Amino acid sequence: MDHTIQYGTAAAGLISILVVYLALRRRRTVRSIPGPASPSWLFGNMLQLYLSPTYGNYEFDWQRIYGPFYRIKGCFGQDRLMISDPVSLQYILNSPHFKFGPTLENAIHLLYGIDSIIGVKEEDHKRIRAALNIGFTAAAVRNYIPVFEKAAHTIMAIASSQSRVQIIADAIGARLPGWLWRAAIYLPTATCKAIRTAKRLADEVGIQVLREKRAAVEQGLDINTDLYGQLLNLHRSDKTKHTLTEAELVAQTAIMMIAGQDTTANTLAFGLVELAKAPEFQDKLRTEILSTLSASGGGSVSYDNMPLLNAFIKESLRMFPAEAVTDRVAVEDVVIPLTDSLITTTGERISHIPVPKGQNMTLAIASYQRLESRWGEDAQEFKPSRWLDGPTFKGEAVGPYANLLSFLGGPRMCLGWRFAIMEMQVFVCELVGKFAFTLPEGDSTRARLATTLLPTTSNGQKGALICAKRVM
Ligand code: HEM
Repeated sequence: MDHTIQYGTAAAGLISILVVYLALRRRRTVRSIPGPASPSWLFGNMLQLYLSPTYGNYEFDWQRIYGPFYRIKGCFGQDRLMISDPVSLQYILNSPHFKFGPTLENAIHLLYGIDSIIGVKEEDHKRIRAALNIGFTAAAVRNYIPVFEKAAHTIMAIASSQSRVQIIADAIGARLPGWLWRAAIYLPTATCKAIRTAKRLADEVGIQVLREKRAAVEQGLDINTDLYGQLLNLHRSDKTKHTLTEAELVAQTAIMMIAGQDTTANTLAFGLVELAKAPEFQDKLRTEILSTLSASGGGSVSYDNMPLLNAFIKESLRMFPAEAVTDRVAVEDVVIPLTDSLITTTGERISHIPVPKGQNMTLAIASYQRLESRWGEDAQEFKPSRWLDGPTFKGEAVGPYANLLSFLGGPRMCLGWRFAIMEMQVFVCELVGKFAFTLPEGDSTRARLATTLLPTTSNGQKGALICAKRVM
């Protein structure tokens, strides 16, 4: 008996030593992954990553030097992994061992609410996503075309910001418990007030829309041609487990209003700037648009069968992904696979990276989309023709659309990606069909990272300056 206890104690001791050893080894491995020097303990490389004069000034160089998997420093000396390796990204996006990083998670809860699709987790996420999907299938999205066509004369942009204070506040906030964050929303500061107002308005809009839909159904009208009509599914007699309660539907209003606005508008703005720089391609695209529109005779337009239009949209999404980076954290010890092995600073060649629970990582979407090993030596150039000249990328496919990660991938990939593509197709046809675009002299648009990738003018204003001359 005594012996059994002694063996048991010795085994437990050995297991504890092994656990501590493995944990230390994981931390040591992360530290031994090569990466750029950190200019400051306080900010690490975060100012270079988030506040460089043009987005990617440092990041794209780091990728060239260290490859698609490297280490940078976050605020307060923290190690962060920067990942643009397609195999690693694919693994992380599809694995249950990762969740949103703390800053992103807190921001999602504040902006969209814990009951929104992006705020809920696991089974609730699956259920709400399956229900909302009704409004985002290829067939459902086709129904919205008339609405997009009516709205196509406006491009909206909403403001967002990134600053030194914001970066430090995020780093401190990431260490605070969630309940404190949720309580912070009631602080009497201008930002908290703006977020509270935005959320209240979104809920009011949601309730109002539902009221209108109900009234429309009572009058026997078809509500199937807009998003809420599709989602509410009121007119269907066969209500299923995929039907959301009205409260759940109202909770999705903020994300539906915000997620698809600046993302799509900014991608389009960047694309139009590139188009203004390429008059020959612009003319060819206009010819394709005008001939397709005239062939449709005012009926439905087959946007998917327009090679130049779709090459232009894919290239805009590749070069200017609205969410250029996103954060994840490992919820347990995990091993991340790589496409190609790397050599650590201690000279070891490794093909898998063991990372400890709690490890923060940045999924570098924009970097992935400029990886030369994936897209070719001209990966840094805006070149729609790459989508027309045979195979565009090398390696395993990722993402739901064109092997791009602009919409991310895995169970949390963008719900509205088809919606966004359709919206862009309709807007580009409307705009390029009617206007010729050139750039004003002396101005150059720069990409800056705010919450999303944002075009800014040469004097730092948000937006892009483009001259438009009516041609039709
Ligand atoms: C060019 C346009 C768009 C881009 C580049 C884009 C990109 C993204 C990305 C990268 C995510 C994942 C966020 C993360 O996990 O870190 C996401 C999620 C999401 N997007 Fe989009 N998006 C676009 C347009 C839209 C539109 C038009 C809608 C809806 C009308 C929409 C609705 C959503 C929703 C609901 C989620 C959360 C999905 C979930 O958590 O299951 N997006 N989007």
